[in-house]
Amino acid sequence: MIIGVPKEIKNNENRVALTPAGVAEIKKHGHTVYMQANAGTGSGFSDADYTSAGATILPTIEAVYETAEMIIKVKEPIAQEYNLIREDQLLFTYFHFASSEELTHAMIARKAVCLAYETVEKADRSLPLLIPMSEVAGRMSIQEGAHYLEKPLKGRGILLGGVPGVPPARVLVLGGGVVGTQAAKMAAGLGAHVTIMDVSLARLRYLDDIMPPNVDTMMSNEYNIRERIKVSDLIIGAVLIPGAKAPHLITRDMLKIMRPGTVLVDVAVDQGGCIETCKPTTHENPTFIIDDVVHYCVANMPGAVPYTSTLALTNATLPYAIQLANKGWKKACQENRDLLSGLNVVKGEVVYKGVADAWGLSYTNVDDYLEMATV
Ligand SMILES: NC(=O)C1=CN([C@@H]2O[C@H](COP(=O)(O)OP(=O)(O)OC[C@H]3O[C@@H](n4cnc5c(N)ncnc54)[C@H](O)[C@@H]3O)[C@@H](O)[C@H]2O)C=CC1
Ligand SMILES: CC(=O)C(=O)O
Ligand SMILES: [Mg+2]
Repeated sequence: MIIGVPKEIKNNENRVALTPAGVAEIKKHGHTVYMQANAGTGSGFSDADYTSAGATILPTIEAVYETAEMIIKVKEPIAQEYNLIREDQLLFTYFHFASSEELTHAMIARKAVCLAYETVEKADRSLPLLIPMSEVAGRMSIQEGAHYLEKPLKGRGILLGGVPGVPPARVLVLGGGVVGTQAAKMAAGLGAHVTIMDVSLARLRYLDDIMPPNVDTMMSNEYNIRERIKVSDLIIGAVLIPGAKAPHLITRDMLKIMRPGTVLVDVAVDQGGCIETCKPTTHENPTFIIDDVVHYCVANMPGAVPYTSTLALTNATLPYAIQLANKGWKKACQENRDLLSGLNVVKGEVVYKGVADAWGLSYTNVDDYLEMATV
């Protein structure tokens, strides 16, 4: 198969979808890899590293989309890429369709095969291509939150760990999955007092067992959230309903009961955000303030630490990319249900229920679709 890797063009997105080691692995299976010039520069890989691994460098993004049967990317295509996408082309990347109606309609219109990293799901319900980036974003959420709690950045001016004789800050983590667990570990390590909320009692039980003593757990419901946000300095949004729009756990009216300078880091912004007032921001301009509450809502947090993120992401994506290249998307999805659950929009049909529901679109069951599909 002919594989193309474009350079990411989202704001401050420095990750790349294949490392030179990944190129060498794919080549061993007899495939051809085209890299856009400078695609890996932000992650520390030069064009020469890629050519020595067996890739061919193409000068422009247009040339990559024009040449490749499968495009492997990191972030969702942005508007200037839409028209480059060809009918039947396989796109293997993050899409987060439930947070963008425009992207959903654009991909339906392009009639491409959109296999989304974030909904590839194993039999145990884990999300193997989201986990590594959630680990990064969860850990980062605390270092970003600590930074924006500083007074010159409009935060409350409180040190997460406190000092002897002065109590630490209070951190509230909404959602105790991968992001929430990593955030809680980092905040606890810095000495903050941490509360994790989740709707899964089993998950809370597990977290209670493994977390240090300065972390407590609480059932997530509106009453508890209202009580806790009054006394929290830093709040991390980390809920997920896979493939669907995130529920708004903090609504606009709740900002009024928070203290001025409270910092909200809504990591779930890529699925629409679990804080009503969160709108996607960029690394260039990460925060905005409403009712004296600082909102940090960067939708590609791991893009700022590409030396870590590119390796972590490609460790997870490469085995799946090789299956897609070896078998073609249809056979690979039929033989591996992890990949099947990644199909979101296929040749104009929405085959992922959470996406269809988010935008009121008609939905075709993915198994039925594959039965009917001829290619
Ligand atoms: N902004 C960014 O750069 C990044 C964002 N993310 C996003 O972070 C979000 C969280 O991802 P993961 O931690 O991997 O998901 P996960 O599936 O591991 O955890 C989500 C947790 O939310 C819980 N939950 C669901 N409804 C809830 C409710 N009403 N109240 C409290 N908890 C609830 C679930 O029980 C689960 O434990 C996703 O939207 C993901 O796409 C991930 C990486 C980077
Ligand atoms: C998961 C995601 O949105 C990211 O890594 O940017
Ligand atoms: Mg994101």
